[in-house]
Amino acid sequence: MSYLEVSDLTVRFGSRPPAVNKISFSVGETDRLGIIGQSGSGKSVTALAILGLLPEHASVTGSIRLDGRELVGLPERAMQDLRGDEISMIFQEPMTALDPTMKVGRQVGEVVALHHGERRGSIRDEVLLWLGRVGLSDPERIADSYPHELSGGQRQRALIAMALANRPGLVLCDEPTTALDVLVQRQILALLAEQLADRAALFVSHDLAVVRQVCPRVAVMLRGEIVEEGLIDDIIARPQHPYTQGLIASARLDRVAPGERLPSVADFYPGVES
Ligand SMILES: Nc1ncnc2c1ncn2[C@@H]1O[C@H](COP(=O)(O)OP(=O)(O)OP(=O)(O)O)[C@@H](O)[C@H]1O
Repeated sequence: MSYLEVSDLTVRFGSRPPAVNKISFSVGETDRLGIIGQSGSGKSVTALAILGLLPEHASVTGSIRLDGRELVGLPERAMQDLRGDEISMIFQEPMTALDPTMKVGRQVGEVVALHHGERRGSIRDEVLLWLGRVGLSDPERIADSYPHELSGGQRQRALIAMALANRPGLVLCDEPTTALDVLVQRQILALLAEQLADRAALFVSHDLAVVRQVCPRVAVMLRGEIVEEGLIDDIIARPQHPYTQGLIASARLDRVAPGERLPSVADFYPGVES
């Protein structure tokens, strides 16, 4: 059985067509699945459903199993525990995910403290260890800085340290490099590929070249449905669905560097809104 099993997941907001429509996928314990699709295709709603963070007026049906445990219908209290423990999230804009009034070391320390238990060594030592592990070369200085005193790339690294420090089984990444310049994006993607290798991860993006840097597999979403799923290199070589064919033709992945914006597919498929 996979670590994360999503079956027939459907999310509706009122009487509108489903934002997510009967999607199924699974992610193994050390597997990384990308979810790609244009704006509004349902990627973030899928991630929020797994985190149990959809607004109350959303109706969720189907099943989300994490390590065998059903999450759909789980009380908020139990979801809160899971979010601190089993699942963590890396967001697009670290400035909004970090508390601007608290030094970075203290923020990472709060996560470490939750799981420190009887481990040897001080929380501060473990914070510095994590900051070093995510490639921050002067962990002492970073720990004693406020978020606004760091660069965008340093902030995203600190956020990745926070997301990993509670040793979650599943990490959800929602466009984690979109706010960064291309060179820093590449460094952060290399870091994610390395740090996520020993756990389950779901990586949401509209950029196939970005997903390819981190994930061996990808699911392609269009209007709330998964239209194609498989090994990313196979899909690039032999896309089956017209939407994926358009995406790859327009991206020319052999020539586009990770992080470069892809042209709109609406030019190729006028029926598809962008
Ligand atoms: N809180 C909400 N209330 C009502 N509709 C919502 C809500 N959140 C999302 N939706 C709708 O669900 C659909 C899917 O949105 P979602 O945010 O998952 O798209 P996305 O693929 O992540 O897009 P983007 O790449 O722009 O983030 C959209 O039509 C959106 O308007």
